[in-house]
Amino acid sequence: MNPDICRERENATFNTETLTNMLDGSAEKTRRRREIESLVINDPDFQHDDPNFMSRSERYDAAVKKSSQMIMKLRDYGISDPEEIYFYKRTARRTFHEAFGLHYTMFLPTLYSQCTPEQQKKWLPLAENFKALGTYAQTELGHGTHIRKLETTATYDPSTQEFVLNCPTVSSIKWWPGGLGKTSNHAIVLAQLYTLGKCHGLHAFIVPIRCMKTHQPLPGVTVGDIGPKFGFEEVDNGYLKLENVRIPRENMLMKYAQVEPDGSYLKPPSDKLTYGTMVFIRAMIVGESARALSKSCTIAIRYSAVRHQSELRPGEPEPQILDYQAQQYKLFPLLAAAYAFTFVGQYMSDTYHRITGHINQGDFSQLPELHALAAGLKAFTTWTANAGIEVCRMACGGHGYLCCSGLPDIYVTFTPTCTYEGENTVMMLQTARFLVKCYRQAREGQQLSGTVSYLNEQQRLQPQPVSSRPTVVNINDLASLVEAYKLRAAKLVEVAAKSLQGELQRSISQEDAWNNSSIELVRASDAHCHYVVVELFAAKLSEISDTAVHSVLNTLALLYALHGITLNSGDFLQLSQITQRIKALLVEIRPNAVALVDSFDYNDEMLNSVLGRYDGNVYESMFEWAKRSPLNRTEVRSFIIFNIIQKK
Ligand SMILES: CCCCCCCCCCCCCC(=O)SCCNC(=O)CCNC(=O)[C@H](O)C(C)(C)COP(=O)(O)OP(=O)(O)OC[C@H]1O[C@@H](n2cnc3c(N)ncnc32)[C@H](O)[C@@H]1OP(=O)(O)O
Ligand SMILES: Cc1cc2nc3c(=O)[nH]c(=O)nc-3n(C[C@H](O)[C@H](O)[C@H](O)COP(=O)(O)OP(=O)(O)OC[C@H]3O[C@@H](n4cnc5c(N)ncnc54)[C@H](O)[C@@H]3O)c2cc1C
Repeated sequence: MNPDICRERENATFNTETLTNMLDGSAEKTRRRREIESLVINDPDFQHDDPNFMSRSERYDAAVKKSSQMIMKLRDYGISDPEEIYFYKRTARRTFHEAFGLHYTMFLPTLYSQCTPEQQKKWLPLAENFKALGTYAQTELGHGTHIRKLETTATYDPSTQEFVLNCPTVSSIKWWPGGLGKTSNHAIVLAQLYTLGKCHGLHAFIVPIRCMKTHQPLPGVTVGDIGPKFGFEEVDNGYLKLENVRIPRENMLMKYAQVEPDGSYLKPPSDKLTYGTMVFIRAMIVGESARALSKSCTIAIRYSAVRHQSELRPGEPEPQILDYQAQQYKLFPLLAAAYAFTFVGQYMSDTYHRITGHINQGDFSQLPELHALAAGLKAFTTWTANAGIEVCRMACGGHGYLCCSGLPDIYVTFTPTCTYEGENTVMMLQTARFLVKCYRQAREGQQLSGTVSYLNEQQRLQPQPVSSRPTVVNINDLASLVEAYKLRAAKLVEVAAKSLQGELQRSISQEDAWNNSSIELVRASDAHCHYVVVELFAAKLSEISDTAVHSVLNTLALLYALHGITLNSGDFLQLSQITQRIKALLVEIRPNAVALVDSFDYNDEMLNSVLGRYDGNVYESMFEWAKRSPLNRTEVRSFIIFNIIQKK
């Protein structure tokens, strides 16, 4: 074990196992998680070479093989709890997505949430036994964001009681769905529904695309892989062109809207229920932001504890780079954000399941807030985590740029979360739409609830414009900082609403007023999400009984809140005092930095990083890894080429 990293662990002021148990929910949950992870770690079938040594086709083949092995093994172990399946898979997947990913994350959830009981009886056994292997085909070449303008059509033919599906233009070709290129034999296709000559907008249909026996594309189906991407090499994101493909009427997902045999249309209680799967994934992505950022911090902080470089005081040995204030200022606010997002991810998942429970009982009243919260927190946390992974990579110097550091793979796998499942700017504007509506309701004296109730508070406190009030904070008191974030959010929502109002008074259209206020609208959503994150971090602390753990997390929460103020100093005051306080907090966190990342409890296999190894023996393992590179399997390859050129 590297002596530096040993010393770091000896210096910690709290028990990492206590914090790990808290993150898992209990000591028993930690035990069970580790037990499941060890099933993968000790399984020779999963001890394979680094995908970075493979071609794209080899990576895809290996991913399909792994997906298949996981299915069989989970069955053999009798593991069926979704959370336990997730622990098993994320250990086997390491940093990468799996070939069957869309089947699990979108195809199955859509069947669960949008099929009638009769349809579930038919499709769930097929899908749960992987006979029907599916994807979620919504995005087209011409449209990803503006889904009301998607062009694929599903036209009802009452004479045969079938829908006829068509992609009428090049721009209507389905493009991007994961698992579409080679893997899936079915797709949930989002198409404009036409019946009795009328268009009823976007609805979901189960479309067979490949023969379940031969896996060949079915008649009228053109399907394939869209080619190499920035990452996601294991996933066959594909294209799909449908030409007069007929499916039975019963293949329209009819839990909310129906088409009768005669073609008459029965509309849903809300036309946004078709969008439900997207809300689910957005809510789950918040937890993925926490995991990607916490893995990156684990790698960068452990490496910074064993890397010695430069000279801090003349004549003294080279210090650990973790002792540089500049290195701490890069990494510790991200460590704080990783903990903050872990708690927000838990809150988002709980809130999603609570509200969808009400929706399943027919109460749709909280759907707008769920949509706004999932959209905003997905954008807020992925933008922060995305930038943070890059900071962690660069904080590791040249070795961070090596694939064996794990950081490039974490980055290229994580970064599309800022785009898919709702492009982040568009998501922030969706949240702003909800905030402006709530602001107006508060002005009219309506009582708000949930995460926007502060808009009432700010109205009651002082009727004069919120934006005129100074933000004075006690920079050592988290509750005071939460209030500052709340006031800032209220201010920026008011600024955005007033910008809209101003634009409208210039007698331009609602749409132009909206577009001309987009900067303020996005900033208002960002401030709202930032307040929600700080508020949830503070709320979590009140649940922690262990004083040592409470103390170290309180320090992180103060750092997160104060660092956020420096990033948005225009909205707050007292900058110089805050900088000094931040420096003091960095010093406070320093002895616990490694223990704090150890508490995330990532085993080396899942971390997949020679820099972030638990034992800190970086250089030895880097050299071993490099020697395994395919290019090193032969000595004279390039020399032969060089000689040929020389002889010409
Ligand atoms: C375990 C999980 C792991 C996680 C990792 C998985 C990796 C997976 C791998 C990768 C997988 C990637 C897979 C993929 O990428 S799948 C494809 C993902 N695509 C998208 O997300 C498309 C994004 N675009 C949209 O959602 C819509 O076009 C938007 C929303 C932009 C506008 O839409 P539209 O033009 O229709 O609406 P409007 O703006 O006129 O507003 C009208 C009203 O509608 C309300 N509204 C709007 N939307 C919703 C909603 N959803 N629920 C409830 N309500 C909603 C809205 O609040 C407003 O209400 P009001 O103000 O009028 O009251
Ligand atoms: C790795 C990956 C996996 C994917 N998997 C799937 C899948 O499985 N199934 C599926 O259906 N799709 C999938 N997608 C597609 C993804 O959902 C879309 O790319 C995403 O919805 C963004 O749409 P777009 O690509 O059309 O971008 P656009 O919407 O064209 O965005 C381009 C720019 O336009 C801006 N913009 C657009 N509209 C507005 C507006 N109203 N106001 C302000 N600015 C705006 C955006 O902010 C952005 O800066 C995947 C994408 C990726 C990268």
